[in-house]
Amino acid sequence: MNISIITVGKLKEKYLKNGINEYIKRLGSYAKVEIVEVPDEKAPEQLSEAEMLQVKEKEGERILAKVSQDAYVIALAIEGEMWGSEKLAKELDKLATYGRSKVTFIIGGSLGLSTAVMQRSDAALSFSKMTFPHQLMRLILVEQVYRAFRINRGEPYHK
Ligand SMILES: C[S@@+](CC[C@H](N)C(=O)[O-])C[C@H]1O[C@@H](n2cnc3c(N)ncnc32)[C@H](O)[C@@H]1O
Repeated sequence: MNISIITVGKLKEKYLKNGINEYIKRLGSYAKVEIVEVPDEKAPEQLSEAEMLQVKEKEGERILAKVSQDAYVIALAIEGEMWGSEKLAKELDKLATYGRSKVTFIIGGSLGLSTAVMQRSDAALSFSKMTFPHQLMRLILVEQVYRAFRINRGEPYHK
């Protein structure tokens, strides 16, 4: 399976980089994983609603330019559907069974994802009602994808 994770902005924190690289290395036995970073738009504190919409739309265009036509797209969104780890594992297994070998996860920028990105997505996945920083979200996501593959292979993984 080819997994792309499209994210907005550059990852700066070294501790997150190290954690993400570790999980990508571990995932190497199960899937090809790439992280695609698109540039973020400047979003100062005092933006109007219209300006915020513009930021999300611009970032959304950059994200959509990186999405393959045949990819199954899972957008990460606080208001999405809450899945357990087993459900994520089952969904990835189902996609592999039906020959959908390209799976793209999308993580939004500081203001979230545009309507166009949500419309292109096949599923919207929430990790809880809490808001996580988008850079930390990358680490949480790669760990859960790794866990999903371990579950699907029936391999031991601490609960
Ligand atoms: C800082 S959050 C954006 C917050 C923004 N106010 C919103 O409502 O989307 C940045 C990105 O991280 C991801 N994210 C943060 N918390 C999440 C959660 N609990 N579940 C799923 N995705 C989350 C989403 O992709 C989001 O667009």
